[in-house]
Amino acid sequence: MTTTATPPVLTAVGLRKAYGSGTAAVHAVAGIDVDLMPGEILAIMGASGSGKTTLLHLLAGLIRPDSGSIRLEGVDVAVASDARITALRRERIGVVFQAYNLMPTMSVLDNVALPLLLAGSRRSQARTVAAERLAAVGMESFAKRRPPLLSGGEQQRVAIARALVSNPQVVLADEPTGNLDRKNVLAVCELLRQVAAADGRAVAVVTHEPMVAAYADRIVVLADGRVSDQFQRSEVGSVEQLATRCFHAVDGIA
Ligand SMILES: Nc1ncnc2c1ncn2[C@@H]1O[C@H](COP(=O)(O)OP(=O)(O)OP(=O)(O)O)[C@@H](O)[C@H]1O
Repeated sequence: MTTTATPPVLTAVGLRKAYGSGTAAVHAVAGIDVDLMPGEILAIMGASGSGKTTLLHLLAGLIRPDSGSIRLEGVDVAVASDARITALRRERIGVVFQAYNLMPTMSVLDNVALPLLLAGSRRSQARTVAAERLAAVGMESFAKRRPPLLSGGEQQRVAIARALVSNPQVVLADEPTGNLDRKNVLAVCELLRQVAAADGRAVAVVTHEPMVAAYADRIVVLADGRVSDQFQRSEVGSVEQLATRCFHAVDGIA
């Protein structure tokens, strides 16, 4: 009898990225293997400067690694052409930034539709899909407003709708709850959980907050550009125990 293990959506092996060169080089990511499984939320934790954002940007194809591979749907993002990466980022990868990165002069609806318009969709079609995604994050009644008139939590929900507009297989979020109060943190976490559950999407979220990591299925802890610990959420009980384990992993390396 053969067993067919579910393949990861994304597999990164031997990732390295340094900023600068020679003795001044900062080895932000210094040899990391990580994969993202369908339907899973992976939390990336670690002290400030441990390489979390650099890792996320590598996975998103926003920066290139010095070495290593990142395979997504048969494409090695590490060495693919700029045009191929741009197409992958438009169609298969959704990125959510801490600062939302919404266009202040465009309506909420057009912000969400923008990736589809850039990919060549007709305006009416892009707006129809954008309206569906806004409804999925509970923001349909805000469609005509401009982003500066929304609260931080509302803007982040719009940013998540935009990241989902092209139905990506991978959603990568960098501190998506960084500017939010507790109520909105929980709302964004619930939303990320729905995102992962729908269509077997893989979600990776960089966070400092144990409360956010508690929503993940798996936690990877970075220290000095390497994985210092990784474990399933089910291995720890409370949020406090999770925080203790993450901080011990960091202390163990230091
Ligand atoms: N563009 C850059 N040029 C030079 N050094 C950089 C650059 N970006 C990041 N670094 C350095 O690389 C290391 C890792 O940075 P990174 O932002 O990935 O860490 P982080 O874990 O996300 O930190 P934080 O939690 O504070 O956001 C840090 O020492 C940082 O100073």
